[in-house]
Amino acid sequence: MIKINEVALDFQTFPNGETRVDGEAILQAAAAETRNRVVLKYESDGDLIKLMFVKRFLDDHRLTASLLITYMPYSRMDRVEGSSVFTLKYAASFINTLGFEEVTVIEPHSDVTMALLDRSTARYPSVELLEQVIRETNFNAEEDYLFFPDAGAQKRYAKVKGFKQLVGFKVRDFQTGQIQKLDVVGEVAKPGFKAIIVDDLCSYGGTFLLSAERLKELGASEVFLLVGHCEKSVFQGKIPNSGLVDRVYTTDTMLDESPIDKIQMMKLGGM
Ligand SMILES: O=P(O)(O)OC[C@H]1O[C@@H](O)[C@H](O)[C@@H]1O
Repeated sequence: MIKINEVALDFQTFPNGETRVDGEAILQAAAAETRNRVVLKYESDGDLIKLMFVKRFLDDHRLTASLLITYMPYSRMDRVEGSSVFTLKYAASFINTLGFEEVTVIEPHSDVTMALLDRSTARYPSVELLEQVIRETNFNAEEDYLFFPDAGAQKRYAKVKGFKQLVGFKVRDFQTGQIQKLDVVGEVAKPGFKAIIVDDLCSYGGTFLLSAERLKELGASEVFLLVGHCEKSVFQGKIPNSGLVDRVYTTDTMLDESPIDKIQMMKLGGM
């Protein structure tokens, strides 16, 4: 989905699959503001082509724009791994060619995204929302733990201070996506603690179910999940009906709504 100044653009598709772009709708949405804010809420690769059409059209009308990327597509393909191509590099280079005045990325998977995107800054809802989640779960920083499922997550949230922490050591087969093992590194003082798993993205939720299982084996009484992004596939996974994860806190960077109470979708401002 592409938005300009909060207005979601509607695109039609020609019978052969090409996109019909409505220039008047773009100019109408753009006219309301002096500084245009384009939002890319990635749903499929077609959104990248639509983004290009919109930006080039704005350029032709001498209208400038900033870009907010709610989830950076290909951000997990941030290196060459076996035969899997470093596609983030190409996706970022495509966005750079569009020449937005500034680019804001929500919860990038790694620093590689920010290194590749020109004029970019990141925003981390997992960190912004942590205080609220702590209040809602009656989390006690003296006794309870934050859990980062892997070294990438621990690095991403290194600036979160003042909490007892546990870290997972996860081995995943990059080709199949299967998690081969997840061990918890660190000791707990006593059982009966709460744990908040903090990470960037939940897909089918395998990482978090396994994390919750390990944490409950270590004596966790309740396990909560706070993730910046949640793919729609979470509703097809086991999290909704599993007792291992007690509640999920996430945002609308990928979801439009949550049909189940257990997955609490919080709306991010400025989108
Ligand atoms: O286990 P699922 O939900 O499929 O995938 C989510 C995990 O995979 C990683 O890329 C994310 O950072 C997160 O740790």
